[in-house]
Amino acid sequence: MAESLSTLRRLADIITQGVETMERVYGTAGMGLPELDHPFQREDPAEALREDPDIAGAVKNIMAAASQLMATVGDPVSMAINSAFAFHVPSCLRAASEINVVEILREGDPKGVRARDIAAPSGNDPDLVERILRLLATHHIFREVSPGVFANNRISSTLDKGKETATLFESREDRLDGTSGVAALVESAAENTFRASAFLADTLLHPTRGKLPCNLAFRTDEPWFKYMQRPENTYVRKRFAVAMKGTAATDSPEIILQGFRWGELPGGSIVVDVGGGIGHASMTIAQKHPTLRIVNQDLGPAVEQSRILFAAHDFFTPQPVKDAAVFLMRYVIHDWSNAQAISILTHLREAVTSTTKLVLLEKIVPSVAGDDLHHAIPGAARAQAAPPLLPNWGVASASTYMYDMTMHDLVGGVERTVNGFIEILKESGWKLAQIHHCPPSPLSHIVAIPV
Ligand SMILES: C[S@@+](CC[C@H](N)C(=O)[O-])C[C@H]1O[C@@H](n2cnc3c(N)ncnc32)[C@H](O)[C@@H]1O
Repeated sequence: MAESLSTLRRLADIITQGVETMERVYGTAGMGLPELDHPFQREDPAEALREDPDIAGAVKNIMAAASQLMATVGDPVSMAINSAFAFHVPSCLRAASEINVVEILREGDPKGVRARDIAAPSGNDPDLVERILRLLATHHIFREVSPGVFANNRISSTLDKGKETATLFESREDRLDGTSGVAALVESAAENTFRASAFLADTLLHPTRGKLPCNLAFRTDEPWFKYMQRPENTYVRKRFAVAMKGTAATDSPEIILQGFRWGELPGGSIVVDVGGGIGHASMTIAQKHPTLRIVNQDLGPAVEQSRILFAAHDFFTPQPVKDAAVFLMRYVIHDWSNAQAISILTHLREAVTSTTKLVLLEKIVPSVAGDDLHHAIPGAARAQAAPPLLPNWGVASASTYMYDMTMHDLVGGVERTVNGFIEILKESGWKLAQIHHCPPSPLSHIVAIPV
C-alpha cells in the first residue's frame, strides 16, 4: 500500500480506538457521552468523566487524528484559503455574543427560534443574523434545526451569561459582571486580540523598536495594560478582568493543588501569591491548607479577607515579604518579555531565605517536532504522541500556541519552552528544580530554588 494510504488507515484506526475507549469508559460508568446537539451542563457527572485519564487521552488522540486526516485528504489550496478566511469564525462569534443570541435561544422554544425573533431584541437585520449563525452552525457552534431556525448546542451554550435577555440589553456596561467569563473571554479575544493580531505581519515588515501589533492596532504607544486604564476604555478593562476568570473555565480550580506539595510546608509558612489578581488561586490554597498564611499581592488596594491578606505591591519594585516559604505566580511571567521577567524574578530572589521556593504556574510550550525528553530536570519529560500524529498532538494542543501569540500581540509576552524558563530563572539567580505537569491541563507547576 502506498505510504500515504497506509497513513490514512493508521489515522482512522487511532480514531476507532479512541471511540472504543470512550464507549468502554462511559459504558462502565453507565453514562452516555454528552450530545453535541444539547446545551452544555457543567454539573452533569458525564462532564466530570472527561477528567478520566483514559477519556482525556482518547479525546486528544481523536482530535489530533481527525484534524490530520482532514489536512491529509482536503484539497490543499482550499485548506490554505479557508485558513486565511477563518477569521470570520471569531468575528461572527463575537457578533452573536454581543447581541445575546445564546440567551435568546435559551429563553425561546427549545426546538428552535426563527432568525427574525433572534434579531428583533437588538433591532438587527434578520437576514444578516441568519447568515452569521449559519456560518457558526457550519462550524458546530449553534444548530440550524430547519432553514432559518436556530438552537443552542453544546458549544454555543458555554457562552451563556446566565442572565435574562432583558437585563442584558438593559445595561451594556454591566452585562458581563458576575458571569462565568467565557463570553467575556470570547468577546475580548474576538475584538481586542483579533484586531491586534491583524497587525502582526506589519510589525515584521516594518519593525520598530518597542512597537507591538497592539500598538499599531490601537494607535497608541502605551502598553496594553496602561492603555486599558484610560477612562474611555473602562468597558474593555472590566471585560478583560472578567475574561481572566474565563481563562480558568477550561481548568479545574484544583489544578493549583495538583503539583507542588503545599501540604508539606510547615504550619504557619507564608505563601505570597505575586500578581495574584482577585485571589482565586490564593483562596483555593487557603481553603485546602488553612495553616498556611497567604499574602495576595497585586496593584489593587490592601484588604484582609477570608484569611488572606490582600496587599498592594508593584512587582517591579523590591519585594517587601522577606520570610516567604513560597513565592507563587500564576499566569504572570508569560505577560512579560525576558528582560521584564528577569527584573520581576530578581526582586523575588533578593527577598529569599535559604529555603524559599518559587512556584510558577504556566504553560510550557512543546515543539511541534517533539522535545528532547532527557532534560536533567525532574518531571520535565512529557508524553509525546506516536507517529503518524504530530508529537505535540497538533490541534488538540492548539490553545498553548494561541495564547503564545496572544501574549505577543497584546503585551509583548511569551509562553516559554523549558529552555526559555531555564534561561530567565538562571539570569535572575534561580535554578529550575522540578516540573509537575498536570494533564490534561496544559498548565504546569515550575518549581525553582535560589542559587
Ligand atoms: C494574567 S493576570 C493573572 C492573575 C492571577 N495570578 C490569576 O492567575 O488569575 C496578571 C496579574 O498581574 C497583575 N499585575 C500587572 N502588573 C503588575 C505589577 N507591576 N505589579 C503587580 N501586579 C501586576 C495584574 O493586575 C493581574 O492581576
